[in-house]
Amino acid sequence: MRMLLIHSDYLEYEVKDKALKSPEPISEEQKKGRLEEVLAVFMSVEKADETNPEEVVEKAVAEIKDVASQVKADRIFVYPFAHLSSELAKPDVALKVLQRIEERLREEGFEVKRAPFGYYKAFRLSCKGHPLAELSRTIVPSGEAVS
Ligand SMILES: Nc1ncnc2c1ncn2[C@@H]1O[C@H](CO)[C@@H](NC(=O)[C@@H](N)CO)[C@H]1O
Repeated sequence: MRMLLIHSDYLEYEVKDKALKSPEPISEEQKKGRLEEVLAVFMSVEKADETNPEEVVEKAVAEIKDVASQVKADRIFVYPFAHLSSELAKPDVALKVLQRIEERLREEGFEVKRAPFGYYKAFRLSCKGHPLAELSRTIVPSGEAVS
């Protein structure tokens, strides 16, 4: 799993076209979204994560919690982003991992939005620009080498 974490004044998206044959079904309301004062987390779920998705979920949640506490963010935007890795997991596994991360972050008390999975989306982001505003993390299941 590759994550790019951007502490932002806001992140907003608008769904444009399908990027998969069968993208995640979404309501009219989910076609646009915006959160202010948010830690935006762009995530590519990777092939190696398929060996132990639940472990990757827990490690990702721990990393996100750690960064959120450092930048004092209590809102998280989970953003499916297939551009951080050349070894992507299958879409059905990736969606389940991202949905579970969303659920676990809510359980941890964060306000969470997740951008729709399987679409091309326009987005606007306002990065705060402080020293911890742009971070990346790589997460691998135990026993896997980081490539
Ligand atoms: N392994 C994976 N990890 C994260 N997201 C993944 C994925 N496999 C598929 N997706 C989703 O399907 C769209 C097309 O790849 C992806 N769309 C995007 O990444 C948009 N930024 C438009 O390019 C994403 O929603």
